[in-house]
Amino acid sequence: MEHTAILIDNSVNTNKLANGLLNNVFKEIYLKPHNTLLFSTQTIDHYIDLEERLEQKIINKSSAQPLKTMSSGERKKLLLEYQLTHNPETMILVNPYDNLDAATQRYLKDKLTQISTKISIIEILTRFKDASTFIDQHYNYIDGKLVPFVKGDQNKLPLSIAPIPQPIDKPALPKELVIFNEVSVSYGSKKVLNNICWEIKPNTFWQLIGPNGSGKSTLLNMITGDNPMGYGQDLCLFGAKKGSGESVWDIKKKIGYFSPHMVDKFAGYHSLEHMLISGIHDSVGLYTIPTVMQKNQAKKWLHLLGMEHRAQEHFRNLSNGDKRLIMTARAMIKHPPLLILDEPTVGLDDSSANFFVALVNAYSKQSKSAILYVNHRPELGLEPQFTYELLPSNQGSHGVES
Ligand SMILES: Nc1ncnc2c1ncn2[C@@H]1O[C@H](COP(=O)(O)OP(=O)(O)OP(=O)(O)O)[C@@H](O)[C@H]1O
Repeated sequence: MEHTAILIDNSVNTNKLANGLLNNVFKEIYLKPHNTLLFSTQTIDHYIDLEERLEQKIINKSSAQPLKTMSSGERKKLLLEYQLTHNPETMILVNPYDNLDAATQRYLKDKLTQISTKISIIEILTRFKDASTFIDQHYNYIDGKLVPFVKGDQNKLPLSIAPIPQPIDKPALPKELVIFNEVSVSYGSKKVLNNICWEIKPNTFWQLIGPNGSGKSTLLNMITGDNPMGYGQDLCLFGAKKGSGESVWDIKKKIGYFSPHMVDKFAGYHSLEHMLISGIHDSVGLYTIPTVMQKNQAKKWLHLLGMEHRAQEHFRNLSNGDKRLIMTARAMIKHPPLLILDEPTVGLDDSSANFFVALVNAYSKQSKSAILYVNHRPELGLEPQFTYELLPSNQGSHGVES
């Protein structure tokens, strides 16, 4: 049984690479397409789509809950269990550990080791440390070809980073940002959050952690206004009680938000300069002519990201990793009272993740924004001041501060 890891950078289209493997375009790897299964978020999205369009439950037949509402870890476990019932000869796994908590990562690692005696495994990975120990051959995928793997220095943070550009307008910071007071949430009989008491004060750097399904997204969505569970609860956002007449727009104006999922939502016909300036206006595109000061501001951020020569390039032409950096800078550009980074390094390769961590650390020191960083993967070198951990139980998760 042969097992292969293919290390890729952010620019690689993983669908294309997986299709190439399934069509046997690489002389280094031969597989039988009919006996091969693809384990990836695209596969999960396909099943979500089938369930929504055709009301067809496939991987979650045993559950009453729609796949779409399940947490990322819950979905991945179901997919793996479903695929293993089909006895594949080969499995291609694309970044299998992304979005998984430590326990589920261990479960998956053990499971892969166990099935590797019977199934040939091909791992497509952006992070070197995710490669399974049983892998026989490592490749890099460069310019459409598989080449022998060269190990770089995966753990090296950039030595220095240019100063964080300060905002054009420096509005007074609200005295209070987010206060949860005895907040509990259930979906039907399922208790998710139990008695959450948590305050995020201005100019603090928090990381929010907790196992898959512990309620991190539920908590975040109550802050961003995307979850109606926030109403009727003792939750104060930016000094106003939730449900006291504030609009979602009022709240969103005070929040900068980045999650890798956002990148796909932007068609990307805007230039990088306009993408960044739109972050000052909280708009998707740019509907007014930017001022000289705003253009200057965008230029400084592009310099920080090493993209100053690309100001007029279209967002859609960037690699995935560069798109994420631009979207992050767009969330940071006006130094909002609260910056939310939701599993921001998912899918980034080692060197981009290192740059990202250095950027967030620098921003936390040079900005008055409070940062809420949600992650499963302890990101080497990240320097949050506080951690809020959700610990699940039958009564829902309670929170512990440290
Ligand atoms: N609309 C819904 N109906 C039923 N259950 C739901 C709904 N939305 C979320 N849940 C459940 O609530 C729990 C918490 O989900 P949530 O997405 O907040 O967890 P999470 O900590 O963000 O998970 P992950 O780290 O895997 O993304 C999960 O068990 C999920 O299945």
